[in-house]
Amino acid sequence: MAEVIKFTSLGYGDLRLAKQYCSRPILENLFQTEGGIIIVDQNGEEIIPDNESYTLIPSNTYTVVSEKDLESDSEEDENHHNNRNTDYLDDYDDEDDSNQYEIDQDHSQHVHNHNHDSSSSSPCCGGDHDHSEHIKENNQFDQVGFQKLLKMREERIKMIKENYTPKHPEIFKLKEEFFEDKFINAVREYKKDKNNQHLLNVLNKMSETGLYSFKIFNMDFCSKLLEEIENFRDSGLPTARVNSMNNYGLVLDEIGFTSFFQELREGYLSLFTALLYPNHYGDRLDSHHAFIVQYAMEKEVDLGFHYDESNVTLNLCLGKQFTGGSLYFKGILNEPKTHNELLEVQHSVGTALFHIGVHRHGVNSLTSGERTNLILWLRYTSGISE
Ligand SMILES: O=C(O)CCC(=O)C(=O)O
Ligand SMILES: [Fe+2]
Repeated sequence: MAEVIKFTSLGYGDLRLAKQYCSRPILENLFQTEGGIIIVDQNGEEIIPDNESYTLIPSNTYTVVSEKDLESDSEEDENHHNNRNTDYLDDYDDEDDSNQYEIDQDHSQHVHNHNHDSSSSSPCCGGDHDHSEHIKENNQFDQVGFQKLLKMREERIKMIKENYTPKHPEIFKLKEEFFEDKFINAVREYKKDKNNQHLLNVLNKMSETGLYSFKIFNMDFCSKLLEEIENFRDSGLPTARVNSMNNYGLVLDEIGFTSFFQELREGYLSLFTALLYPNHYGDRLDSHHAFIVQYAMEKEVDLGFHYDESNVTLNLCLGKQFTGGSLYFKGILNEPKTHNELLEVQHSVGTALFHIGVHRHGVNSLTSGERTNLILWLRYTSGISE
């Protein structure tokens, strides 16, 4: 297994990368640092590369700074102590659409997770919409920052494409044999006679607030996907944070699953979402952000109370074995009369949930084992301008 180094940067998100890839040219490329890169350890000491490669310790976190950022910081400091870079990063965070929105203790308000150190570096979904629509036209710093994040993402994808050897190449293209029989038969019947009842028969309604469970993929597919994720982790190729709250996981769109999820959304999921969530754009979803979240005793054991940056979310438990780690749901964001809801769901392997993005939820502590879930944030973005 690769020895993985964790990098953090001011506003450009975190990155995990195997030691063997930690050379100056690769890091400069992945972080798109203009005018050279500076790596700083936990004590603020600069690490000087020896022959373009750095001596780094896997359990430590290193901060990435660009020469240019430092230069403009000191210029700004001279100019009335106004730190321009940080200002722009604040603005950028507002446009990042890979966020969850954390809800505070009394559950009455939401707070945008706005911490630079933990900001996501995944600018968007890998879906087929125009990413730039999220940018405020008249803010040049947003434009520059967003373009840089997109470039960073492109560089990760390129590096993965060139270096990754999939364990199960056959699962990167969606095939009907991956589905549970009941699911695919219902879809086939629905396509023949357009009778919604076929779709409803697959779903187990869990609340009046739009929570449903159902079986979608068979065990063979779930375990192959899990093995693929582990294989990718072992490769040590770059992984960015999946969103603003989960610390462990990977963006499936970055490792080659974009068309898989696009076909899944367009050909299958949209039939269900149009029926269940017409008031939440379920009938016109046009993009997605597909990622994996992982919990383990020595990593991360829970997830705070939040809502998602999605219209509709699909959450599929892939494994492996665990106790604890149940999901809880507590009402819809802008519907106070639903806030006394408390639904606890013990997710089981192979089961998927559908809920609307604004259905407030969190994950209780894992008590043993490892829990890996596939999360698909489904969105309608066309025609929505900032
Ligand atoms: O781990 C889970 O089941 C939920 C993850 C989640 O809510 C999220 O990533 O937005
Ligand atoms: Fe969530």
